[in-house]
Amino acid sequence: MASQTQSSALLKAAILIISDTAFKDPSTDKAAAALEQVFENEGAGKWQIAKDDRAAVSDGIAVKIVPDQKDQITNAITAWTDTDNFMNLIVTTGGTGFTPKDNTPEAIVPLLDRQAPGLVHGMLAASLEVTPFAMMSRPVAGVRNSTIIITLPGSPKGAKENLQAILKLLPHACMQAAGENSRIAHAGGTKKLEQEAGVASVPPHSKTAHTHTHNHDHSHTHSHNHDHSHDHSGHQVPKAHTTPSERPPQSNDPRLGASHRARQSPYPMLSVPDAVAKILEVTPSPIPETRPMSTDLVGCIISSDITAAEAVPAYRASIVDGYAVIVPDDETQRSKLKGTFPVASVSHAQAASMPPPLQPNSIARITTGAPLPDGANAVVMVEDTVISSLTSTNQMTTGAGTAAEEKEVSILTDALVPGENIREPGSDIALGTTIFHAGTRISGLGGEIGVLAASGTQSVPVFRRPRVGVLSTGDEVTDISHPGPLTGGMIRDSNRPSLLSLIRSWQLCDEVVDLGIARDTPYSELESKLRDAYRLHDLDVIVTTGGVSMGELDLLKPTIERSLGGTIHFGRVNMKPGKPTTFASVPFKNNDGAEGRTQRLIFALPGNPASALVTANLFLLPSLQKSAGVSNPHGLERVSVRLAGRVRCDKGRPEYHRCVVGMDGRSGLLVATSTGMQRSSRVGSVGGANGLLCLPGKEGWLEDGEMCECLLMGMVNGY
Ligand SMILES: Nc1nc2c(c(=O)[nH]1)N[C@H]1C(S)=C(S)[C@@H](COP(=O)(O)OP(=O)(O)OC[C@H]3O[C@@H](n4cnc5c(N)ncnc54)[C@H](O)[C@@H]3O)O[C@H]1N2
Ligand code: MOO
Ligand SMILES: [Mg+2]
Repeated sequence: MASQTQSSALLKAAILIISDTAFKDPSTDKAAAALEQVFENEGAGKWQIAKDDRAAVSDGIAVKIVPDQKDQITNAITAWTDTDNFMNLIVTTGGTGFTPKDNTPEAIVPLLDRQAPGLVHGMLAASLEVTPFAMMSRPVAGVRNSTIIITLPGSPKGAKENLQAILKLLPHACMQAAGENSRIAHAGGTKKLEQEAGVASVPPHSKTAHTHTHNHDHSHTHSHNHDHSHDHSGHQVPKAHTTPSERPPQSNDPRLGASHRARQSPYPMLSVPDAVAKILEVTPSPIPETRPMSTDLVGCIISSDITAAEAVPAYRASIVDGYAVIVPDDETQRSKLKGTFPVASVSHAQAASMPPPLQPNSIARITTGAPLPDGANAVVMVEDTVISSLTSTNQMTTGAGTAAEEKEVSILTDALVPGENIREPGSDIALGTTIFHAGTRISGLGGEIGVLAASGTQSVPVFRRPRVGVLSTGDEVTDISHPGPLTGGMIRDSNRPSLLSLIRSWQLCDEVVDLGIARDTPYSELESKLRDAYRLHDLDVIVTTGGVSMGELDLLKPTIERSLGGTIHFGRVNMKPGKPTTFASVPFKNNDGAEGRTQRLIFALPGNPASALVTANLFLLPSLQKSAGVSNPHGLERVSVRLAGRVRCDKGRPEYHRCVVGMDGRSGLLVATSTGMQRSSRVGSVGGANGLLCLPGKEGWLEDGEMCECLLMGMVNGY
């Protein structure tokens, strides 16, 4: 559980000086001192100030200088925001102008969870009173995790004036941003500061807080219209597409105690087919795009018919190694082919140019695939010839010594017809013919890539593949790289590597991103990890494991509903394993730059390893198939298998029983063997499994030798 470890009821501020000059020579910086003075004189009693140790992060105002470089700005900011010991406020100076190296806003904006245009407006309005040059600054402001970030201009005077303009409101804003994590808010320090700012205390993150903030803005600084526009375009916070009154969050409010938590899941229990239908309904339709031809296209679905850009072969080509000859058209003259002919030229397959035309009564040596000389109409195989004489002038040196070339060759056969051993242009692939229909999958077996390459296809119409991230959740969940031994309740994070590899094996995604582990901190870490995942990796789908059942640290549902403004489409499925599987969506906003993309999806899978893997196969797969353009997104292949050994059904829920499917050589039937004990937590029940027996939810057994429906997760054993 992250906690703010502040020792006093003062807020912590950091100053980031962004300047190549100051970075080289810190003595040139005057902005830090000017800002410190503002905090000291006008914010006394509210901000921690440490003059002695300017670099101290734990106490007082921390000051850091970085050059005008995005990555360095990002690193400095996140070191202050992505930590339990976070800053309440970060002000930056510099890099907000129009010169090419001014890139502070560009570095900061992607880091912000929520923008604060009101603060920007306040600063600009105040500066414009002083100088029209205020228009030359491009400030941004907002919240990352629990920290307010504000960009000030580089000039000490400008920076100072801007900070002064908004300083009074910042303590209140900072406390709202710190929310649950702020020790101050709990300690009652809130009241005093809020009274000074003229507002009343409200719980953070709640809908009431939201409304309240707006009331406050109305009465103090902003016009109604201005506020209104914030609601629709300024905020980057995704909102539910149902209004709270239409559909209030069903999930628990994690800030409330056990007595406020539901003791029965409020989510209706869907059947597996109904859950899949809902997923396919919400999953966005595939988006066609054109991509350069490359092996990166493996797994893509072709979005419109493709015709051959070039004929294959492009020229008349020999099918064998031998000699290009002129076979008389007149059958009665064919015997003339048997005889001795001068070798006029050589045509190699490697040749980039055409060989010279073949004159009557001569032959030309030719290799497999090489262009046929004009005039020739067949190729005789080298096996059907002997050398009659060698040339003395055409000698070449080989590693084995001096070898002579043939001057004359005798053809031993006359059983040859015009066109023999020749491939006509376009006889493999004719120019302009349809080589692939829309809906064809470019497999990793190489065939489709081969045809596209051979026919000179430069760009390929395919469906855009979704970008997916995988996030584990849970305080106990420990990365596989932890050297061990494990202590306390630690558990190895097996779900993340297992899901990453499963999803990659489907080849339905352009990117499968490892999002790491989010701790069970109410809202903030899970929320910020999810937001970062969307923003930094431009994801369409996030897959999480853990935290979806009834425990007090099962935070996925409340975070999705209450913090991300998402819609939970279902929160329970009648199946074993996988009952608490949760499926939600968060709409894309206009300013997300996601042309044609409508919904971001969240598959919140149960934490038990068998549950996670089974539900990914049952629910995530059809969704990814639909987004990637598979015309019939039906999930795993369904086959009929014979049971080798009896299996017990679950009397309550239909079960997806992990099994190994092989081929019985004698009967040709598929045969399934159970992987043993099926407890959802037993990772061994998925080891080696390539099938899921679909067992009905009923008392009793399916007997040895009975036929049963089975979903194939991979290839049948034996391959
Ligand atoms: N009162 C109830 N309790 C539970 C119910 C219920 O209906 N009422 N449902 C049970 C079922 S069914 C399942 S499945 C689990 C689902 O649990 P959660 O999704 O909430 O997952 P956690 O509580 O976070 O963890 C469960 C289990 O899985 C382990 N885990 C979590 N993440 C990983 C990982 N990345 N790698 C490996 N193992 C992981 C975790 O340590 C726990 O042991 O809830 C039942 N409870
Ligand atoms: O439904 Mo849970 O996945 O059985 O253990
Ligand atoms: Mg749980």
